[in-house]
Order: sequence, then structure tokens, then C-alpha cells
Amino acid sequence: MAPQEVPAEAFTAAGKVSTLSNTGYSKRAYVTFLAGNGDYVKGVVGLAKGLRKVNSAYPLVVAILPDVPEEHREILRSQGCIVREIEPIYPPENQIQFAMAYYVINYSKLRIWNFEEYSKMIYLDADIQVYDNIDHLFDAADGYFYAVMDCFCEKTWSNSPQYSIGYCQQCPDKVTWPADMGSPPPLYFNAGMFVFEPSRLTYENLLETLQITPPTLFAEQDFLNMFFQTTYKPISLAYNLVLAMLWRHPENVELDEVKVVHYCAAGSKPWRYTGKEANMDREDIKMLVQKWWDVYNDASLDFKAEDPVPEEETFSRPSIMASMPEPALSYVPAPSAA
Ligand SMILES: O=c1ccn([C@@H]2O[C@H](COP(=O)(O)OP(=O)(O)O)[C@@H](O)[C@H]2O)c(=O)[nH]1
Ligand SMILES: OC[C@H]1O[C@H](O[C@@H]2[C@@H](O)[C@H](O)[C@@H](O)[C@H](O)[C@@H]2O)[C@H](O)[C@@H](O)[C@H]1O
Ligand SMILES: [Mn+2]
Repeated sequence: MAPQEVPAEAFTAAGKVSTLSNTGYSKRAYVTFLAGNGDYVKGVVGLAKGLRKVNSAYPLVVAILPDVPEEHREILRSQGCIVREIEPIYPPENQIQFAMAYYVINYSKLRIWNFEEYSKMIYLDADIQVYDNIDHLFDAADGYFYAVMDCFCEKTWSNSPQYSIGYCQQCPDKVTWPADMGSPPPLYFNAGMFVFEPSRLTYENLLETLQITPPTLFAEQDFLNMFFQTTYKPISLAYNLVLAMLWRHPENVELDEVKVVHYCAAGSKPWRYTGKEANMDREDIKMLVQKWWDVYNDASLDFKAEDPVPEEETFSRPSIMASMPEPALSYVPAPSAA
């Protein structure tokens, strides 16, 4: 276990915040994000079925942008998802060009901090699959932001200072950080999976801070790393295997112990996998893509009428909250990101 990781026992019963499963104000849920009318909806369906397969005790909330078509919303409801429409969020209008265009849509993820009827949530990208039960992560101590450390070695990082000197936090001793570049970057997480506590106050701080934070390469992932730098707790990569780790840092990966797989490497999205991109012809990649399809195609994992019905899609906030206006935000209808 890398020294910086939170020991597994941190998630044991000791210090459990609440024994109520999902009633009252200690509700818990998984949450993902869906934008556009493209095929990421398949990712969400796969995730909903994967969570059912591992007998998760908690529902899956899907935060959707207005451009998600009704047909896709219906598919998600029929799979037992709680569908919640959110408004897009863009960084300051005049600075969007500094983030890689593809990622700008991901700033809208920040809306999930406003789902305050939940006390704890686990965010999962739609290109993630859960192969072992991870409900115990909900018992992690409050007050921290839990996520898995990312890797800086893929080409997507080519415009970053880390990449330019061949530094990666996954092997910090390989290339020492040069003194003339200041102190080494703080531990940096992949924002495709994280454990967090929704809160109106945090939500407003996030949005206010965003308005004065120039966008950078990895858009909301960079922003979240800055915002949660002092409360970030690294957890084992078993909870978010960024696929590039298989060829960039195989010595850090114990594939048999991986619970969550993140299909973020170029060409690895199962629903559009061709096997033609770099590394996509690896046997482990082919196995993991097939594993995703096995869940997606398993009709026995479809939501059934006798399954516990997900909570209402809308909720009544205590009166004081209902009267609080949404913070003024400049946003434009999001382009379909699909
Ligand atoms: O057209 C899109 C692009 C992205 N996403 C959502 O935004 C997340 C982040 O994008 P992606 O996973 O492609 O980024 P990566 O992890 O590959 O960098 C996805 O998992 C989806 O949940 C989406 O719904 N539609
Ligand atoms: O908007 C920025 C995105 O940044 C992250 O993806 C990156 C990161 O994983 C790099 O390390 C990879 O090299 C790269 O391929 C991949 O796209 C998150 O997974 C995604 O949810 C989202 O936050
Ligand atoms: Mn992803």
C-alpha cells in the first residue's frame, strides 16, 4: 500500500457516521453525470446494472444536463436510476479556451454538491464499472474528500510541467522534482470517482471560487484538486483503476484486487471499443472490456418491479432552503458533448 493511502481499516464500522441506511437525513447514494444525446447513456446503464450485481444497498442518482433526450431519461428510470436534471456550469466565459474543450462540459459535475438531501455520496463517471461491493466507503470518516491518485504519463498530460520532466506521483523517486520548479505538486486525484458530502455551503463556495479560477488543462478535475487540496485523502487504486496504470505503472497494480475499473484510456470506452488505439490490443484490456459487456448484456441484472423503488426524483427542501435562490451564475446552454 502506498504510504499516502488511507488504510483500509479507516472504512471499518468504527466511527460509523450513521446506521440508518437511506431514510431521514443520512441518505446515501451513488451519483453519476450524463450529458448529451450520445452513447454515454450505455455507460450509465452498465453502471446501474453493475451496482445491482454487487448488491449495493444504495440507489444511483444520475445528474443529467438539459440536452439528454427523454428517451434516454426513460431508459435510466427503467433501470431504477433517480434522474435529476441540472443546469450546466461553465467557467468564466472569457477563459474557456485554457481547458481542453472536451472537458469543459465536466464543470457541470459540480452541481452534485447541491444534492443536500444526501449526507454522503460516491461519484462515479459513466465510463466506470463497479465489480465488487464498495458500500463500505460510505462509512469513511466525514470531513474528507476521498479519491484515487491519477497518473501523469499519458499524452493527455503532454502540456503539463510534470509530463515535460517525466515526473509522475505514481513513481515519485524515478524523476526527482527539480528545485528550480518549486515544490513538487501536491497529491493529485482522478476526478472520475470520489467520496464526498453534499453541502449547500460547499456548493456555493465551489461556484464562487470557480468564477475567479481560470480554467486549466483538466478543467473541473484540476479545480477540484485545488479546492479539496487540504482535505483530500488518497485511497487505494482498487477503487478507481485508471486503465493507463496497466502499462504505465504495472508494479502498482494488483488486478485481482481491483474493485472499480475506469475506462478512461483513449479507445477503451467499451461501447465504442475497436481495439485499434494504442494499448487497446492488450489481453487485460480485452478482458476488462468483455467484462463490462457481460454486465451490460446480462438481462438478469435489469431493474425489476419487485426491486426497491428509488426515492422520488424531486424532493421537498426544508422551507428555509427552498427559499434560498440559486447563486447567480453565468452559463450558456451546453453544446451536446456527445
Ligand atoms: O459526451 C459526454 C462526455 C462526458 N460525459 C460524462 O462526463 C464524464 C467524464 O468524461 P470522460 O469519462 O469521457 O472523461 P475521462 O474520464 O475519459 O477523461 C463521463 O464519464 C460521463 O459521465 C457525458 O455524459 N457525455
Ligand atoms: O474533465 C477532466 C477529466 O479528467 C479525468 O480524466 C483524465 C484523467 O484521468 C487523465 O489522467 C487521463 O490521462 C485522461 O485520459 C483522462 O481523460 C477524469 O477521469 C474525468 O472524469 C474528468 O474529470
Ligand atoms: Mn471517465
